[in-house]
Amino acid sequence: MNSDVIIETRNLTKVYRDFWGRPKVLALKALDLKVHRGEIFGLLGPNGSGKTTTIKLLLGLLFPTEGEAFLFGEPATNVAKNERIGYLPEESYLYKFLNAEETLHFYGRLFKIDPAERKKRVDQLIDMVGLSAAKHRQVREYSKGMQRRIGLAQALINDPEMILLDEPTSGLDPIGTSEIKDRIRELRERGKTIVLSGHLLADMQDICDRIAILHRGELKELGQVRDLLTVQDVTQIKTKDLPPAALTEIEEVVRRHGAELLGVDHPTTTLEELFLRIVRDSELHPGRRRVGDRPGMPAPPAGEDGSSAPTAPAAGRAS
Ligand SMILES: Nc1ncnc2c1ncn2[C@@H]1O[C@H](COP(=O)(O)OP(=O)(O)OP(=O)(O)O)[C@@H](O)[C@H]1O
Repeated sequence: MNSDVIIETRNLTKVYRDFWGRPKVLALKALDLKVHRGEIFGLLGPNGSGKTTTIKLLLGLLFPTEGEAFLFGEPATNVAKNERIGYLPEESYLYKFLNAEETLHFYGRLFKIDPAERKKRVDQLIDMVGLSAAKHRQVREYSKGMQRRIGLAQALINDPEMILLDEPTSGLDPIGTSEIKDRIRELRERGKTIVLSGHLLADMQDICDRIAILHRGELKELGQVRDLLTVQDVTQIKTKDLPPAALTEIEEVVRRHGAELLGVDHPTTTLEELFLRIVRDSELHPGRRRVGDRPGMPAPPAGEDGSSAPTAPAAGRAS
């Protein structure tokens, strides 16, 4: 097998059976998939489409009904290969009475990492997931977002080559989500292979290089995110400060060539970008921004904006 291929599944199929051994649910149907070294690969699909089943088959926690899966060229059923894998389950199973530091040392000991190296990794990981200030608090006191962060750190304690993350951003606010996405990109820069599962589409679109879409256990789409999202038969022309007369001429040219003009408008940012910009700006300059201020508008001089009137609409605010 090509050493660039980290995961390969062939005709991978899972049928869950009932107590009597009768087939109950066809959870995964003949999945053929390859994931390459250094890519961020997204497994997408609605609830019950087979994402977690696929991950469990890759980890060797379940046996396939038919077909096979290989990781690093070894059969998925060989659990020794799991030492090279980091896994963040959908629900993190954390010992509630340990603090962040103790949690990571516990998992580090399971991987038999020597004490000096373990201490170095624990300190680095706590810093990386932004839990330094809370590292001595028991995990039971953590918010959902903090639990997700310690779960990610735990998945990385063995410095894995491949990382499986089941819903890594669930329960995180947009700032936490954006930080976790940055961490995932950094892992890719370090040559790690990352498989994410989830249904938070905006996040998946943002970070995945390629995606697979599952529905009722069947692979329905597979490819580069950019290719899948490109609308091939629509052409966009972006300009800045275009005079109205030029626009009229462009419209004429488009019509002369027999093409249909679908629309002329201004681009919008995403809600995520807007949210992050507002929160970050508010942290840097408390009380400066007023509701309705538009991006790119100069900030009012200090003292005039008055945090006492936070909801005063700016002129021209869209209704
Ligand atoms: N242990 C089990 N026994 C029987 N059926 C199961 C079992 N685990 C999962 N299933 C069924 O298999 C199908 C796929 O489930 P799976 O958990 O893989 O989906 P998923 O895509 O991860 O869903 P979600 O987004 O809700 O986590 C579902 O119909 C589910 O009910």
